[in-house]
Amino acid sequence: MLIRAVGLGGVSVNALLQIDEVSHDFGGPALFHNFSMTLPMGGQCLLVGPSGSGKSTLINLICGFLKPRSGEIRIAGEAISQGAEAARDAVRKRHVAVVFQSLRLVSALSVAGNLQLAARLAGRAASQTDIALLLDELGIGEKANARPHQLSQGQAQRAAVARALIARPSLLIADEPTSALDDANAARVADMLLRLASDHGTGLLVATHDVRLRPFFDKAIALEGVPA
Ligand SMILES: Nc1ncnc2c1ncn2[C@@H]1O[C@H](COP(=O)(O)OP(=O)(O)OP(=O)(O)O)[C@@H](O)[C@H]1O
Repeated sequence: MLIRAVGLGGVSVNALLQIDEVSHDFGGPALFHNFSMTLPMGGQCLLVGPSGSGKSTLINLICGFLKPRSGEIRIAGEAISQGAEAARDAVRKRHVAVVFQSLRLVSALSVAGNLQLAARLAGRAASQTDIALLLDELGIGEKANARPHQLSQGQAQRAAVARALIARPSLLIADEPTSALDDANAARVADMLLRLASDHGTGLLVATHDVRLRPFFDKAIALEGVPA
């Protein structure tokens, strides 16, 4: 079926992420003022800016953890910037998975257990075979029964990416995935995220201060933050 790329009342029908004139502050100067961006289904974008420029705040807005002062954010056509917390949580669970810089793997569970829990929380069925295939795809198949503390940093990061992808999100967000890595490993992680997102038909938003990632992305948005 051909999906029309025609706007209905300002909503782009085939946009994965649509941010329209969002303004936000924390009681001081505006961090975002009429900020807009669009990411098409399967699109990939780098969100780059120095510390304090608002990357985490924008992630929190896109995930519906925060409500903007004004403006609208839609994911796959569903508003996540308005409504009750439960409704915003439901939109996030349907569409978004985040790989946090701190990874946030559950230490009491094995790698496979972390994936199983993530799938269940997102309301998706994931069989042992689904989990094994995904871990193999990320090169950590033999670590399925390991606990997070038994993994190297790189393996733990791949486990966190697998945990995000098992929920089959339409949008994968990675927060500072390369900040502590040398050039070769930063390039490897960027390649991995771009390839996996593309293979899984998942949109990708990488938020970072790491300007080394700029050449890997066709589309980048620079955040400058408020002057100190
Ligand atoms: N809950 C909050 N209350 C008040 N101010 C906040 C809050 N969260 C963030 N800020 C402020 O908003 C600005 C942007 O912070 P944010 O964490 O979004 O930046 P960032 O680009 O992600 O930074 P970093 O790369 O250091 O994580 C900062 O000045 C920060 O102090």
